[in-house]
Amino acid sequence: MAAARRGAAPAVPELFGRGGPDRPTPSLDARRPGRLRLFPFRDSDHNPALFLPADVFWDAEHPDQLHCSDAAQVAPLLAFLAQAPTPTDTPLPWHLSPQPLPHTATQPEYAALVETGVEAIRQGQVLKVVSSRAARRPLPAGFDALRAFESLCQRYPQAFVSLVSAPGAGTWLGASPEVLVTIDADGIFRTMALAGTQPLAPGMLPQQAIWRQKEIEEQALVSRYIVSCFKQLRLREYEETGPRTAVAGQLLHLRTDFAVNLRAVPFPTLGTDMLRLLHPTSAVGGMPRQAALNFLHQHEGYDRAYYSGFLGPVNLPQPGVARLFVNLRCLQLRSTEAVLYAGTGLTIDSDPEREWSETEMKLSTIGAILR
Ligand SMILES: C=C(O[C@H]1C=CC=C(C(=O)O)[C@@H]1O)C(=O)O
Repeated sequence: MAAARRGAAPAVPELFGRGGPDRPTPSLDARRPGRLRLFPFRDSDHNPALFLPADVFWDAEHPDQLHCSDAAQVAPLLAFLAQAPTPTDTPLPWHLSPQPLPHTATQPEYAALVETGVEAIRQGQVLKVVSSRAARRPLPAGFDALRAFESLCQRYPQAFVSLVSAPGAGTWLGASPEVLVTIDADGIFRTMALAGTQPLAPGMLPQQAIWRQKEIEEQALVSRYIVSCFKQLRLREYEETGPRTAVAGQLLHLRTDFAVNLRAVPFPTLGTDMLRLLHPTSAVGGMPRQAALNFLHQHEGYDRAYYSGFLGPVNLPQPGVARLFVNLRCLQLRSTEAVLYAGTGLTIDSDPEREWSETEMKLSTIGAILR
């Protein structure tokens, strides 16, 4: 799946709901025009929530159709595309974030963060916390964001591959394995509990994976949080499938899927309600949610920006349809380098060296396109 938006069109902040005097809260509203949503881990002046108008929309499932917010533009655009020269070797320009580069933790610094997290769990401040770090990598000569996007689509056909470039936010490229909230054209709401990681060894079948108690517990906490959200909304009619092993590039995760038929339950705003309860999920923040977020704010030592936020199209290709994914396995493009992001769920049994290796494995999912 792909959500790509490039070019100079300005980002239009559209405040559907408000989290404070001036802060938007995430919301799905079928009456609004089609948008690509880019929501940060923490909404702030540095990393505002963006709603990018879908002024040109193309769906790979209907390759012969092109939608334009201005219908008069469809014919000239199709004519332009028909005559457009084949791609040249000139790299395409992209928007750069005005924010300073984030601090990139060394292995000893990350080990110290993991140890602090484990101690917080031991002391009962949190049950689980997801620590993360950023890493800088040089861009190869002639790097082209659009070609990298295409290469990610081929490499990770199961992932939600995205390329978003917008003034203020910069340019983000990713291949996420994690659904936050989707609602399809048949009114089926879905979300998932994704956690626990191990490498997919050569020749190994995913169904042969054996999971340690640590990963089973880590993922069960995420599942339990989702069930608690349904309970909070007093919704009982959900289907739960799993946990089972899921493949994400060269990695395996444990995944439980949840589905609700919105046409069979009296919960017209379930998508928005769940979005607000879920983000940031316990797969990227921790549990209890607020205590884990406070821990990260105090100890993580860098600004996650749009990493572990969420993104995807809303009300596209039709009103009421939404596909929002957690922004994982992603990088931010700068002029000559990329900033890559990865995190690991900590439990009381976490080992700093293992958690560092896990972030290295996760960084190589997106890092593969820089080689
Ligand atoms: C936080 C990330 O992954 C989450 C999703 C799946 C597995 C995870 C884990 O095993 O820790 C994380 O919770 C990341 O990729 O940066």
